[in-house]
Amino acid sequence: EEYIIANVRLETLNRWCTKKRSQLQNDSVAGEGKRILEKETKSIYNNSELLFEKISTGNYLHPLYMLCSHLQTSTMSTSFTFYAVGGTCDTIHLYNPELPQWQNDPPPESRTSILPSYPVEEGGTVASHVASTQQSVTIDDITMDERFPKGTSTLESAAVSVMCLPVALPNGDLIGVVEFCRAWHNAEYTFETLAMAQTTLTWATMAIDKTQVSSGLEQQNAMSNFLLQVSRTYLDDITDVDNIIQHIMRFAKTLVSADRCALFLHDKEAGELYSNLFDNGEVMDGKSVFSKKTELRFSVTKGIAGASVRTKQTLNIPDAYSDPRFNRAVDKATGYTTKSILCIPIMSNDEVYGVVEMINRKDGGSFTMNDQNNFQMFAVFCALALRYSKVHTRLQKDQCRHAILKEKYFYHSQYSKADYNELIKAQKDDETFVLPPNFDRFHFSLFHLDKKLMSYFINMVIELAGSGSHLLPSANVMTDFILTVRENYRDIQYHNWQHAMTVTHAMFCMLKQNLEIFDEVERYALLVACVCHDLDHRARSNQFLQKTSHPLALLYPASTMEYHHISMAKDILGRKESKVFQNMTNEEYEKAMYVLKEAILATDLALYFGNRGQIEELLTQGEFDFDNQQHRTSAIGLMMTACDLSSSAKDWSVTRQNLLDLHYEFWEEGDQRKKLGIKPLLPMMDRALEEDLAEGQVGFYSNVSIKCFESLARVLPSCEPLAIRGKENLGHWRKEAEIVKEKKEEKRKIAEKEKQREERLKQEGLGLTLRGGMWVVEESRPTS
Ligand SMILES: Nc1nc2c(ncn2[C@@H]2O[C@@H]3COP(=O)(O)O[C@H]3[C@H]2O)c(=O)[nH]1
Repeated sequence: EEYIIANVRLETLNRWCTKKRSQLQNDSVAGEGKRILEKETKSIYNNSELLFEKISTGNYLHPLYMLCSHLQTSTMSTSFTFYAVGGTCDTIHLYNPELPQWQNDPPPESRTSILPSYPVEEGGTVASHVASTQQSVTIDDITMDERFPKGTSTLESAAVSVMCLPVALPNGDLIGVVEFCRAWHNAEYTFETLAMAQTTLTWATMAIDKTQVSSGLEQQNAMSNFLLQVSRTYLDDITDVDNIIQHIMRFAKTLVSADRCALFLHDKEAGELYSNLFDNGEVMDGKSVFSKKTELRFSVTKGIAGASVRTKQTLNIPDAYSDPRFNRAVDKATGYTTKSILCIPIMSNDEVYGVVEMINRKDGGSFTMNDQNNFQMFAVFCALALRYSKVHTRLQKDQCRHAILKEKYFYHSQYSKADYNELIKAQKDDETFVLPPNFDRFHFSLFHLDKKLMSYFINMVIELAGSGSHLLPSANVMTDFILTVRENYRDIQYHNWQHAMTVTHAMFCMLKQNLEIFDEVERYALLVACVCHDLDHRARSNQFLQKTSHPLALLYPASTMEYHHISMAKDILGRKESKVFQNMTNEEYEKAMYVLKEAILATDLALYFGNRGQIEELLTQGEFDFDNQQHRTSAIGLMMTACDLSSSAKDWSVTRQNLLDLHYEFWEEGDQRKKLGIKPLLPMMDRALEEDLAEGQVGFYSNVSIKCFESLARVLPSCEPLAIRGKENLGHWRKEAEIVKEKKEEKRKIAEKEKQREERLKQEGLGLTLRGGMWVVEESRPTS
């Protein structure tokens, strides 16, 4: 005492006394606090069920708020403020579920003052500083503390001592900040008080975390089941996309505890967003009902939705009214007040279809990271559904367009009534209807028979199917069919109606002599296949169509024209007026269509080489068997190629004329290839090489036609005449080629002579003469 009185200054002693008194007071505050805490704990226990239920639905802010309210009492604070962390963690905002404004939607203007948000930063307000550093602070006198020039930023003007703590989950994620204040006449916060508050909050956040993990698992489970159900029920039948999206949105809404939701679609051309599904809060049978408010349209430059479309980013907005991007017009139009927004762009292939917005988390807080992650998964499903719907709508429209075009097409390719009557009459008039003599010989020429060929077709069918066959349709149907087929051949030089009938005739000859091998259905189907095999040919090769990316080639990348012929044939056979297979049983029909398809496809010469190779191998090994379906189909393929090439086995004049017609088409394609720069320009397509035509034919006959005929004769010996006649014509081509060669040689010699003569004249012009095989100076002329 003596020492103190002698050595310590009065001011120091006064300071010590103040400190001592303050400590004593604090101790009693802490003791009182403990007693209150016990009471408060009981009250927490009583509310625990409700609190855990809230936590498990993701709403942990409310229980935390209540806990802080208890802590306010136990820490002898005059007030407290709770801040929730914004979804993107760069803002904190006031959270107070007890304010009357929180229960009833306040007018938008007043909301900013109720729910201000602050950027998370150091050196700003105390709370934003704590959010930024995640360290708690105690401040003896906030009015004097230079570290926090913006103070507490709450409405508590009497605050002097402040204790501010971060509220974080065990993984370190900050979820809130709490600020306790004591008025000027109270003592400062001690370390013990801070420790008690901190420990309580730590235990609380641990409990929240654990509860959330287990409820998260349940949620995941529910979500997986839901997604499975959506995929099963809806994606299988994608006709009602609105229903799928509504279903998805309803689930997502519950998942993130949103009060409302909306889907805005992106009108790329107009640069606008329009509401597709809008949630007015209407509920029917316990389910949210969404309406289509397409009149709600705004520019993509506006609103959180617009920002999300432009940036292709998810936006989690804790307080819409304090975000300058927020478009207040929608609230004005609907009378609803938006607080928090979770907005996700719906994208596929980097294209933004629109955005889904979840509006107002039901607890009044902002959407959490967990909500965001869950919601994002739904965005993928929405995108899938929208994409499917787009494709589906386009497909449906295209199908309608196709049906209309087909109808239009058949209307315009309608044959004349006179032709129809004439053909019907011909069928009754036996004389003109009868097949001419030698008709069943391969070399029979169909040149210049045109309309008569239709009668012949019907006659061939009757003859091969048998006149009383149950397969045959009425005369009307048969007449309509063959007239429609003829109308669907273009007026081109080679691949025309005449060619189709030449091929059909060759098939008739083959079948007539092999009635025991092919049954009624096959015979009928093969004649139909032949007459349809080049329907709507455009005088261009498959290669040309493929190289010019013709739509047909995009539709059928391989065997382009053949698939088109098949499709045309199916269209004609599908019309009720020309259903010539209508009397078949299902089994017979299936078989006829199979034969038809395989037969037409086999006329692609590119497939012939492989097919012939296979048959030759089977024949050589003695394994070829007509009872084997695969061998049978191959044989039919070979028959089709032989029929297609059968004009090489006609009388020479007919064969030659046919070939000129074919080359007329080849040269036209060659001209176009030259114009478009399509390579290679095949020699047979080059008009300039017309002279080499016969030589080309020698090659084609030797390597293709005759080999085909010979192989076929091994399978069906009655087809031998094709090979014989083909060889005869090969002889003619050889002769022509020989003549051309001789002419060429003659021409070459003449040209050589001409060249020499020109040379001579040139030298003579210089005053030189050829003497004894040497050029010498002509004596009579001056040498200069
Ligand atoms: N060079 C040549 N090609 C032929 C001859 N006969 C048919 N072709 C080709 O063989 C193809 C068979 O299928 P296409 O009728 O579509 O087109 C035919 C022609 O390209 C012929 O005598 N000479």
